[in-house]
Amino acid sequence: MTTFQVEQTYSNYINGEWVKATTGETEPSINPANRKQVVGYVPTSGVEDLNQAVAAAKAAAKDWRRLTGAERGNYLFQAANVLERRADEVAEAMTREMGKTLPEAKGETMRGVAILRYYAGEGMRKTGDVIPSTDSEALMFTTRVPLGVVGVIAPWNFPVAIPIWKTAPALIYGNTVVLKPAQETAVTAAKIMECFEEAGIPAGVLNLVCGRGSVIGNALAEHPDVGGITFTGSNEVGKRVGAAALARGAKYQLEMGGKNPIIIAADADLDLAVEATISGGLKSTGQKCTATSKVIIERKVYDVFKEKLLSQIQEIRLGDGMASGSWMGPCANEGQLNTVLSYIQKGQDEGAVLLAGGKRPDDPGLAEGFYVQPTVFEGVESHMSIAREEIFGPVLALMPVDSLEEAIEVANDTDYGLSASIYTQNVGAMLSFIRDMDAGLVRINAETAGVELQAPFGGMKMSSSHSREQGQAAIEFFTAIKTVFVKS
Ligand SMILES: NC(=O)C1=CN([C@@H]2O[C@H](COP(=O)(O)OP(=O)(O)OC[C@H]3O[C@@H](n4cnc5c(N)ncnc54)[C@H](OP(=O)(O)O)[C@@H]3O)[C@@H](O)[C@H]2O)C=CC1
Ligand SMILES: O=C(O)CCC(=O)C(=O)O
Repeated sequence: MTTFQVEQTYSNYINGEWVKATTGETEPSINPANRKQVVGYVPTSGVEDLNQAVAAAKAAAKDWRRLTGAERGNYLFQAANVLERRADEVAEAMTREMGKTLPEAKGETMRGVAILRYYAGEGMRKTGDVIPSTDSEALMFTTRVPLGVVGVIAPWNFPVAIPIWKTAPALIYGNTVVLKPAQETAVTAAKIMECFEEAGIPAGVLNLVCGRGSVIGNALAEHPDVGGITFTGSNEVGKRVGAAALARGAKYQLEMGGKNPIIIAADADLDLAVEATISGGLKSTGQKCTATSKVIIERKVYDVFKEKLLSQIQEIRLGDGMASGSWMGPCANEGQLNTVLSYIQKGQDEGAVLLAGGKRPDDPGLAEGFYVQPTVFEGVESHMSIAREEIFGPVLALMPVDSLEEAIEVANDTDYGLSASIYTQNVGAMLSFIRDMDAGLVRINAETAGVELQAPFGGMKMSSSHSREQGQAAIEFFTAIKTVFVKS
């Protein structure tokens, strides 16, 4: 039984206190399933609030980094336990704020719990290597030190998992954190912060500042006391954040968009391939950077695959993510809905053929939400916008090919390189795909989405700044290596 209450007013969390924004302003966070429902009121902070948070994080950094990894890990274990206990409430906040279905939100929240436990354990693992010196009387080894204050700029599509997979490694490796969540999901972010507060995290170690990205996110990226910035979101903003960090010599890490292909080889199990295409492309209303977007099918099985896909897509039930029968919720906000509709229009204008969906649902019960039908195009060519640009919506582009070689060429014909999948039973085809596909995640007989917290995550080409998040890869961003040479 959840205890989530709508229409509460939330504050920033700075130096261990819940404080109102110095601007005195808040704005409503509305429910994308019904624009008339206010989920909560969240602060619209100014740069002064951000400065206070960075100052608190800077002041807390000295004591925090001096704790042992095991001591820092204990705080993360505690936060995991609290989040687990409050999972229903947090998941409900997420569903009401950004629309994904409650089972998906619950799954994501439990993933947050698992991430916290994983990084809590990292506090006990090695942080360096002994390297033989050319001097026989010396000891040479590496150790790792934190960056200091880390700024986390998070998006709305995974409002629990992404802030936690950035914050937890930042903290375990000895950094203090200022989190700027997407304003769209600031209520969910406040819930996460409540869990850390209940876990007893020391004042200033983790701070939350809500407000516009152009104000708070920008000031965080430019702040001289922030040693590292980790960002997930659009390419446009990511590039700006990276440039701001680079200009002042801070470390940065950017995870941005994707244009993820699935290849259906002629020997694929078509039922499983259809299932993966639907799940990878349409779950969370297609709002994942790993979402399937280009569906590249060997011509021999094109018609059969298409019929199976279309018949299953007709069964998808759109609805409020809080309702038990809903399979797909609304887009997270009106801007996102308009983006998706404009890509659907562009697809038609550029000559693709609409096979399913393509508009808002007719059901009057959904009229106040930002819903769009699951949409399928065929006749899609690589030069078209819907084959090149990230849509971040439930839109699939079917592209027939004559061979596996052509399939990989079409799959690679994009500026992005985040995730890619193939359905085949042929080991040779699998190996060619693993070798030739330019993507940070290559998945065989599995959908493009679905990241495992203990494995490195990140993309090639325009999808990321070429660094990796999650798993043990996180240590590379959140620490700096010191090479130590000791001689008596
Ligand atoms: N996981 C991913 O790869 C994601 C990709 N996207 C892509 O981005 C598109 C637009 O989504 P949108 O939410 O606008 O993504 P943004 O890139 O605008 O937002 C991501 C984060 O950056 C913040 N931000 C916005 N402007 C600035 C700035 N000038 N400086 C620093 N931080 C800033 C946002 O704050 P605020 O929300 O308060 O503006 C949010 O916290 C989507 O259609 C999708 O294509 C979006 C989200 C996630
Ligand atoms: O597929 C996933 O589980 C993660 C996707 C993701 O990181 C994103 O959309 O930002």
